[in-house]
Amino acid sequence: MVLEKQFGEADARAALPHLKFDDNKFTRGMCELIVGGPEFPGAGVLASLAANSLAAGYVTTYTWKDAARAIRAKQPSIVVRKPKEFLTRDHTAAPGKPKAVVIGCGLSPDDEAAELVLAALQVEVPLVMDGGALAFMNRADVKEALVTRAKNKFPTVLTPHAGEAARLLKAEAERCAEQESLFDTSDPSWQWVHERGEQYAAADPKADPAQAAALIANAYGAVCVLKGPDTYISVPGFVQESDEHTVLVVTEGTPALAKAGTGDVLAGTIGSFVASGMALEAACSLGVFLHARAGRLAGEALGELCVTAERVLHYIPKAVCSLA
Ligand SMILES: NC(=O)C1=CN([C@@H]2O[C@H](COP(=O)(O)OP(=O)(O)OC[C@H]3O[C@@H](n4cnc5c(N)ncnc54)[C@H](OP(=O)(O)O)[C@@H]3O)[C@@H](O)[C@H]2O)[C@@H](O)CC1
Ligand SMILES: Nc1ncnc2c1ncn2[C@@H]1O[C@H](COP(=O)(O)OP(=O)(O)O)[C@@H](O)[C@H]1O
Repeated sequence: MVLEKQFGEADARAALPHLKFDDNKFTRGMCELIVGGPEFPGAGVLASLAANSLAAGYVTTYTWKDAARAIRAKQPSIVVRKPKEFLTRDHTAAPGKPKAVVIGCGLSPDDEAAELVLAALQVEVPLVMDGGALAFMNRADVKEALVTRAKNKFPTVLTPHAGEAARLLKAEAERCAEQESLFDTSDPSWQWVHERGEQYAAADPKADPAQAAALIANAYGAVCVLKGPDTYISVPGFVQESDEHTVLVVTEGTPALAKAGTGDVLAGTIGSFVASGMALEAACSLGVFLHARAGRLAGEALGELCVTAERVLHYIPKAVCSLA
């Protein structure tokens, strides 16, 4: 049974990290982003600026020409490198110097992105997968890498909207159907895999988002942030109806957020908190809450029809101050 628990203002206030007197940019955490492909540079700019506006002390973006130029012009404090450099650099986190990688905002499903996604999955720091990175989830090598990360306790976050969530569930239902064919129908394993496959095939992210988030989290061994009018955050652990599993829900959102690019701002926001070393569920919930509050504040100030992703970004500091 999936239970829903509200993550509201008091929870966000309690989760908000505070700086230490002797913090430096490295102890605050490094957020590395692989975002902003040639087709969608804007998504990379939005995610990078959001990551640099919050907890992380050091933001490095691996990106292509157009996004690189825009990021350098808008926030020169962000270090910008070429995508290929991600493949050769060391991404290990030293003790007391937390790190996270965000991948996918504005990536197209091509071979170059696939190589970067597979490389990011090998990195032994928390990984946030959004947008274009979620398009690779039906690949066997990507699923295998996710399972290995989960086994080795390297945390992963997936941030699908309802359309992406439906594709993640379908991919898992198809995997179950493949596995099922390896067993005789009289084998108890067949029954177990068959029932799981049916559960994934029947799940509907719009009709029952809490259950969909719980199933995705379990299938991919990752925290699932299922975005929508309300946003649901589930850690892995829910396998069958007899399990009691709690999913957090943030209801602070506003339809003013239904605008291209706001999801990219959210990915950077979450990435910044994850990079600061916060526990994953708290980092995701706090990020979702502040992003929603920023959308709400922007709507109040500017009229909800006029909210853009850029304006959500602009209101993030005010959202943080609203918790003080
Ligand atoms: N300025 C930039 O650079 C921007 C760049 N961006 C970046 O571009 C990349 C591609 O993203 P995108 O926006 O082109 O399409 P994407 O979200 O993959 O949708 C594909 C299909 O999914 C569905 N679907 C979508 N939303 C849904 C929902 N809520 N609920 C249910 N279904 C939903 C819908 O399918 P349908 O329902 O029509 O079958 C839709 O056609 C990605 O990397 C992103 O980061 C964007 O962030 C925008 C700003
Ligand atoms: N009707 C709505 N009410 C509240 N929040 C919404 C609504 N529609 C979208 N959002 C929020 O806006 C963001 C959209 O993200 P996403 O669909 O990934 O857009 P994009 O890929 O264009 O950045 C998510 O955080 C989602 O929760």
